[in-house]
Amino acid sequence: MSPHRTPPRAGTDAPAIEVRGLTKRYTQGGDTVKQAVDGLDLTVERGEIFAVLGPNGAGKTTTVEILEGFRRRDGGQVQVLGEDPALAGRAWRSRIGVVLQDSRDQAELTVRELVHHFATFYPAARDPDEVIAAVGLLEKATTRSRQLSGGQRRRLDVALGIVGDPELLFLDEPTTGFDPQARRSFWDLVLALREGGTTILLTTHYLDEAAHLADRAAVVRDGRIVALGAPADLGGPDALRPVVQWVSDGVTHAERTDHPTALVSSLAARLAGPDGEVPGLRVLQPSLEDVYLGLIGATPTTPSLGAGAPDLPDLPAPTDPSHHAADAAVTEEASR
Ligand SMILES: Nc1ncnc2c1ncn2[C@@H]1O[C@H](COP(=O)(O)OP(=O)(O)OP(=O)(O)O)[C@@H](O)[C@H]1O
Repeated sequence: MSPHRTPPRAGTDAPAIEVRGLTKRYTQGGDTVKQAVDGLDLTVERGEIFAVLGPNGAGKTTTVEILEGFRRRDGGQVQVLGEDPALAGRAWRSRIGVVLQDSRDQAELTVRELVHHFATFYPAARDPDEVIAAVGLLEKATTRSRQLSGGQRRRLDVALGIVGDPELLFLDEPTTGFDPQARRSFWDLVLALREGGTTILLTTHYLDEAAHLADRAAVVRDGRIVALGAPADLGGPDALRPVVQWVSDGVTHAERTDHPTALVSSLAARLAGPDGEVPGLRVLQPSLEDVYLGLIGATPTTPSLGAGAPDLPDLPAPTDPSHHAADAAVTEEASR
């Protein structure tokens, strides 16, 4: 896709999204059944791709739906493109694009009919046929939406999300169910949108997706951000350093080091048995996936490290759950 909008100059614009102390709880019969968002702070700069990572039920979709204006919050401040989504009107809505997790409406309309129809909702829409080409659906332009494959349907969702030429695009788990080739070309599309000046907030379960696309990523767990930064920096500067693990006197030891060869040599000199081996010796290279799994509490922060790994520094603790500014609890469904 050719560049469409002049990318904003860094530092000259207010952030696209600013969230402070966001809270949201789901209630039933007056009782809180789930504190879905629990004091979340977030800033997304204009022109960046920002990824929100986290396990099922972490609060990603709830947060994004609040930012999109589809769901009410209980507490906190939210500004999206300079307005509060809970109060913003049609003009604001025409400046954002939304690709929801799942959409199956208008099944009888063709791709071309749908994209042209959606274009009429916006004051300065893109050329619908250019958009269809950009998402790789030219050959399916006359196919009814219900006859598309899952990946093609997702591309149509993206076409509908971008035809209004949004300043800010929300992509909720956009590549779930894609084959590897479809994912790659979708990534190219997202990067092209960013080149054209669109700010993009995406939620994803895929760390490789965040690593490939995102300028910055936040890991959400239990409704709070537990790590924030460039994808490669998540977990702090030490997280990706190699770990040497060994067993001595029946106790497992582990040490992060920038010089694993030197450490292994010194262990060999001190601890090697008659067979020349250091008991339990392993040199582990944590992957981004390991770091992420550690942050969401799914596995130890270093691969294959069990309870006997006392020497490793902890990863950042979850942020202080100090924000509970909820006023009135509501039970609701997203009002789309
Ligand atoms: N309408 C609702 N009523 C009650 N609880 C809800 C409702 N919607 C979501 N929840 C709960 O709130 C929590 C956060 O859900 P949310 O959908 O925001 O998580 P998520 O991070 O997007 O998860 P996933 O990755 O599975 O999409 C979950 O425990 C979920 O069960």
